Amino acid sequence: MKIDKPTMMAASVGGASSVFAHLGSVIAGAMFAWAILQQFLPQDLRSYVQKYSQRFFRYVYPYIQITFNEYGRERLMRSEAYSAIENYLSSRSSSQAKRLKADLVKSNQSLVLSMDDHEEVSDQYNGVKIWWACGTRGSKVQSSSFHGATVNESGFYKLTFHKMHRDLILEQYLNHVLRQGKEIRFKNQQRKLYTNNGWFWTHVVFEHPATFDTLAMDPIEKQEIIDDLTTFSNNEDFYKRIGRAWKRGYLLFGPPGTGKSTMIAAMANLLNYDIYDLELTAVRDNTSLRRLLIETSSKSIIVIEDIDCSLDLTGQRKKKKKAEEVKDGEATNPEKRVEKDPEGEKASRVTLSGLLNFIDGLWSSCGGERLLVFTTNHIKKLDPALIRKGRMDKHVELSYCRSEAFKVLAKNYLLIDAHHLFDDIGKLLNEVDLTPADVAEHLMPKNASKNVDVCLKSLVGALEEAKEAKLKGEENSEEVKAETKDMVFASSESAESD
Ligand SMILES: Nc1ncnc2c1ncn2[C@@H]1O[C@H](COP(=O)(O)OP(=O)(O)OP(=O)(O)O)[C@@H](O)[C@H]1O
Ligand SMILES: [Mg+2]
Repeated sequence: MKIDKPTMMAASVGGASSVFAHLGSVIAGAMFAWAILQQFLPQDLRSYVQKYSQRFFRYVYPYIQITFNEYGRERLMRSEAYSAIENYLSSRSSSQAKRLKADLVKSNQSLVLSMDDHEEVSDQYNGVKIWWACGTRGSKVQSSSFHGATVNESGFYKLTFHKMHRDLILEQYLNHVLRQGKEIRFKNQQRKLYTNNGWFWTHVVFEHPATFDTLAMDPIEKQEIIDDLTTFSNNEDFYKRIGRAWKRGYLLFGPPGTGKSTMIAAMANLLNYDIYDLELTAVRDNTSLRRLLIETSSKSIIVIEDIDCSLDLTGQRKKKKKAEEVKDGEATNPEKRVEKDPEGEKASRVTLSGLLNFIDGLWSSCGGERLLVFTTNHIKKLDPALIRKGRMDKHVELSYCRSEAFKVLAKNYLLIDAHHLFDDIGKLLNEVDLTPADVAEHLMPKNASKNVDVCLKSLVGALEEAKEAKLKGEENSEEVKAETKDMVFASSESAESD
């Protein structure tokens, strides 16, 4: 009989009485000795003895063991449970095990450690102690081929716990391990940025460095968004309970260069989500749109940038005539037709109703844990149905750079928290509208030298210029107003005299 090392750990079962613990260690010791003794028995006798001794120990041994194999019988795919356990144990392995295995993840950028064969680590769950051991079956078969050795090994993890905790382990702990393991694996994976080429997705590795720390905006509003996002991603049960699909819509609006796209990257980096950047004009019709939706994975952000330009979604309901001219087998309401692209045949026949269905139709609930983000420079151009709460739950305005946002940029770009020019810059920023993109441009290193004074003075100069232009503009418009007033007054006077 083969006895694994972890059975020796039975001596200190968490929550078990000391009598149990002592008994456990005695039995474990006896099993170990018995296993060695069996090696000296003849083969026939050994298997006979093994069978009955196993039955005997099963009655007296107070621990339960569960084995998780790396591969199933067909050895086709690596078991998901095995990978999840490997990830779950990685942090415990690096702190407890003496022999470790290392593997590269995230496109060879970071190292993940797992315990080596015959190592063992312990874990605690609700005050109960659990042991994990690791091993391999099979062997490396040496071959003379070009590929060297053929690996015929399969790993396994063995979980040991006291039988008095059976329900807790089987009903809660294992789910906890699998969920956490998948979460860790997800974090270790490289993020992907997808784009649609017609009706299918292609992707590249997503490596945008933006985070909420580097995003310049009002700190209170920023924190509110971070809280909203983390609450969303941690509340699967809440969405289930209230009967809502686990998704949330964000509408980011504001002038160009205020950080809408940057915020999407920060969202993806905060939540470790993939991004699906949907080019709506490349989608042929509503059916293709639905297909694209089905093919997105959970834990992702589906983005439609510049939604007001993607399709003519404004006033579609009024454009009856145009709508009737175009045939669309999909649209139930022809009044909701949208623009044809100039190439005629390749026209996008996605309708507003198709898009509304995409956002919150029955198909939109498949997969779960998805954010839908629209960006626009012109919120007023959008159909109210498209952005009503429930579809776009949170409307976030990204606006011009004010003093608080400037401090974030100064910290990121120049690594400074204070400077004697900060007050002047703060005042000027509150008087004129400069986008964070414009401000950031002045803070870029000049001539390869990162001179703080040079950068800030150049910003002050730009702000003063903008202020002057603004004042001039106001003066001009006052003059125009006065002239118009005079003209109106003169014409009313002449009308009276007539
Ligand atoms: N709020 C911000 N915080 C930090 N950097 C910003 C911010 N806004 C803009 N930037 C900088 O300006 C550049 C342009 O920003 P971004 O592309 O996010 O603007 P946008 O709002 O998406 O513009 P558009 O409406 O034209 O798409 C970015 O590279 C970023 O570095
Ligand atoms: Mg943008």
